[in-house]
Order: sequence, then structure tokens, then C-alpha cells
Amino acid sequence: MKFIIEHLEKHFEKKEVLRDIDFTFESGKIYGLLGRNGAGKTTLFNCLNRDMKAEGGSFYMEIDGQRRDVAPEDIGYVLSTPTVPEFLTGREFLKFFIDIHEDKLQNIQELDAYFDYIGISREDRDKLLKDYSHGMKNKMQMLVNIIAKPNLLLLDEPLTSLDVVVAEEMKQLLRTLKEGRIIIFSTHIMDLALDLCDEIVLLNQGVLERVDKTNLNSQEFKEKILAALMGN
Ligand SMILES: Nc1ncnc2c1ncn2[C@@H]1O[C@H](COP(=O)(O)OP(=O)(O)OP(=O)(O)O)[C@@H](O)[C@H]1O
Repeated sequence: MKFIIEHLEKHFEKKEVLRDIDFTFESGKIYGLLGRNGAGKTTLFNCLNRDMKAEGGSFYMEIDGQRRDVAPEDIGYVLSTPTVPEFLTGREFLKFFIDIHEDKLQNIQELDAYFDYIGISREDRDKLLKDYSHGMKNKMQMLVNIIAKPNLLLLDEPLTSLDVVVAEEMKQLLRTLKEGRIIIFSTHIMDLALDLCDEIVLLNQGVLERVDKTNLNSQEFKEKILAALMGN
């Protein structure tokens, strides 16, 4: 499976944010999307999730050489600021999500199994989501996206505000999820991108470019990314 973006463009009045996004993503990989503040990472995700209309270009899924339009259920989108219904408990939210998607979900498990999987403790499962910490809300958002098994998972800086233990758990989870799907992960933390991602992609001046990842962890590689982001 491939996810192909062709000549995607987006501007806000005179400001050109996405100039010509042209890129092919392949399943089984986690892509680290790096870009400076305001480079357009969230705008790109919003356009792919069709929360925002692009001015030009297109994107498709390609499965066994056949192209088709991206369906809403192909995409899971985890926002940097978790949005969960605060008036529900964790358990109610999960049950509600499963109930409304029941016809599309396979191998539905007991609710507690999902909480065990994501590491939400027994005493927290019946608490209102408004009383969850940022990291716990983030986990819930991640969980519903995992249950939905989308072909393409867009993660907008989901680990940035998590403590080291939770971030490590999330990283493990993402590694187990990448088989058979495409994960695109935006972050400002270069070490995190290098640690977790199979490919590094830079969004710079409205264009996406892959960075050759030989010597992924070398200082030289980090300097190369920095230089590219600074426009050298
Ligand atoms: N709805 C909007 N209306 C006008 N301008 C917008 C809108 N959304 C984003 N922008 C502008 O588009 C540019 C890209 O913003 P975006 O949030 O996509 O960047 P980003 O790479 O996600 O940034 P950061 O890393 O700081 O989160 C910025 O200059 C921003 O001000």
C-alpha cells in the first residue's frame, strides 16, 4: 500500500504555506515529519484529513497498483492538543466509540483489555475525561485511532508533552502499529524522530523532501537536517 500526494497546494490569502507537496509514503514505515514552527505541518495534516480544503493537487491510496480515493476511514488523526468529550468517563467514551463504529471494526475486545493495552489504570477508567491528565487524554485519543485501524495514521506532535515513561510506552505502541500501515509523525524533537522513525521528511518552504538516512544517528546527519531547515 502506498499513499501518494501530488502537487498539493495551500495558501492563506497571500501566504503560500504548501507550495508543491509531492511525495509517496509506503506502508510499514513511520515517517518523521520535521519542520520549523509555522512550516505548515498541521496545515498539511488538516488538508489530508479534509478539515481544510487545499487549493490544488490531490492525494490517493494505492493498493496492489490500483489507485483509489482516500476514504474517511483510511485516516486516523491524533491532534497535538487532545480533544476528547470531557463529560464522559474513559469507559463511556470507549464504549461510545466502539458502538458507533461497530459495523466497521473487527475483533472487538473487552473494554478493559483496551485500557490494559494503553496503560490506563483500573481506578482511572471510570473517571471523567475532564479529570484525565494531558498524557492520559492523549492515550485515549491514540487508543480510539488504534482501534479504528486506519491505513494512514497522522500524529501531530503527540509525544511532545508526555512524561518520559508515557512517551516511551507510546513509542513502543507505535512501533507495534506500523506493520501494514503508514504512520506520519510530526515533531520538533529531532532525537525522537531519529529514534522512532524509519524515514525523515522535511517540510521546508512549502515542499516535502526526504532526507537520506544513512548514518541516521550521526551528528553529521543532525547538522544536515538543521542546515536544510535553516535554508542553507
Ligand atoms: N486557519 C488559518 N488561517 C490563516 N493562517 C493560518 C491558518 N492556519 C495556519 N496558518 C498559517 O500557516 C502557517 C503554517 O501553520 P501550521 O500550524 O501549519 O505550521 P506548523 O508547521 O504546524 O507549526 P508548529 O510547528 O509551530 O506547530 C503559519 O504561518 C500559520 O500562521
